[in-house]
Amino acid sequence: MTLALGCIADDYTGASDLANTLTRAGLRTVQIIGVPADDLALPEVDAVVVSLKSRSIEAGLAVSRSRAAETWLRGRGVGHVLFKICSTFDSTDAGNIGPVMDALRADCGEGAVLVTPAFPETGRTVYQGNLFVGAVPLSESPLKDHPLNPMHDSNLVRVLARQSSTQIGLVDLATVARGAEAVRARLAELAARGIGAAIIDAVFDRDLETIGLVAAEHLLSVGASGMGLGLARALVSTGKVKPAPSGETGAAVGGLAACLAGSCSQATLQQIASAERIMPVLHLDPERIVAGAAEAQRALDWARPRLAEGPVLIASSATPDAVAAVQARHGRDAAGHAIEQAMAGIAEGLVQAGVRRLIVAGGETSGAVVDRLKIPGFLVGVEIAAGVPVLRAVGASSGEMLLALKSGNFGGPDFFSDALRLMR
Ligand SMILES: Nc1ncnc2c1ncn2[C@@H]1O[C@H](COP(=O)(O)OP(=O)(O)OP(=O)(O)O)[C@@H](O)[C@H]1O
Ligand SMILES: O=C(O)[C@@H](O)C(=O)CO
Repeated sequence: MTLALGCIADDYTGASDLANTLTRAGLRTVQIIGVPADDLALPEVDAVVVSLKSRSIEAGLAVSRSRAAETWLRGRGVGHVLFKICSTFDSTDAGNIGPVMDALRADCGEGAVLVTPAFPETGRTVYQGNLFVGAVPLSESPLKDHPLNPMHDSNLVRVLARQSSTQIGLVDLATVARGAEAVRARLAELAARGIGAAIIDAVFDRDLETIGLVAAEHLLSVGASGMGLGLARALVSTGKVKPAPSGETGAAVGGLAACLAGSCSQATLQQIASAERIMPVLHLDPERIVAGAAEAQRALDWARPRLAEGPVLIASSATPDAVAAVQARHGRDAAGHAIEQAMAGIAEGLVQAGVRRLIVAGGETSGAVVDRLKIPGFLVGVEIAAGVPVLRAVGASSGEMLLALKSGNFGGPDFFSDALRLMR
């Protein structure tokens, strides 16, 4: 089997977002958790998304894990590797987008790498190198208050230049609008000047299709699901992949259902408020989580007797001011890690109590949960909201399970009930 596309995602929700996009574009796709073993038997697929938890870890570790994933993918005959980053370019001046891109570029010998987080379906567009989230520049969007990587600069040429050892260029929208040949020429010109990567503007899906055609001729690209869309459509339109019907529809799983929220995004806070109308919601006390295991135990004691009546939601999510106060007392990373691990412990307890349908909000939170449940991979099912599919766990010790891993900013106000309706 020849894999048409290999992807390395820097978090698990981002990976399922990408796997969803590729599936909808007609690529048979599997999402794998962590760098797979050499002898992993793959089903017949066109694309593999290797999910790492490398967005917020130390840059050197992110580089070594991404390199290991790239080696595995190239060893399976993959020609093009997409490094999947967040559509809001989540990163700090220390990385990890720049360092990982530099390392993968050095490994494959790419000239100039095309980079875009544009994903118009979810309101992420890039113009003159500036990222917009809906109608506002990134630095004015809720991402300015992100608990782990507050985004204060919308100009991605500058943002990436601070993280990368290569110079960063721009391929502007006017060039993209002139078509693939114009993009090829601009990229060749940048590469000839020794520029190792370029932010490329994209506002509409048709821009991503143009970008995908050019990117697919190269060895490496960096982007969010929009780049995946462009690559997938290019692979189909050039006949390299025969499109398959989208969305695995397996048998119903049944079992108890629960939701966990560790994302503090505005979208998730609104979704939790809406869920309060239809299910019991427990708000965790972050101070007590950092203090020890009793808060996670309290959550499980609260949930167990309620589960038979219907789904429950357990949330650590808080407003930016409350998050800032916790971080000031305990440190950003220590607070985040303690809360993620508490959520993972709660997920484990819920599965022991019979939960087989689990919805998790937040990328880091999802990473901690999926690792704790030791789920090796997922088949992609129907789409709940843009960027969020139903996932069927494969090879999990708990047996059949459905999950939804929601990126913090994704989904409409009724996301939790929308998900439960589709997770049978
Ligand atoms: N009340 C809280 N106070 C401080 N930190 C919190 C609180 N609740 C959650 N956190 C931490 O905030 C971080 C949220 O990151 P996470 O990736 O889960 O969500 P997100 O960034 O909104 O989602 P995504 O990465 O998908 O966009 C986690 O490290 C989590 O543990
Ligand atoms: O690209 C996005 O916005 C998401 O897939 C994601 O990575 C958020 O964590």
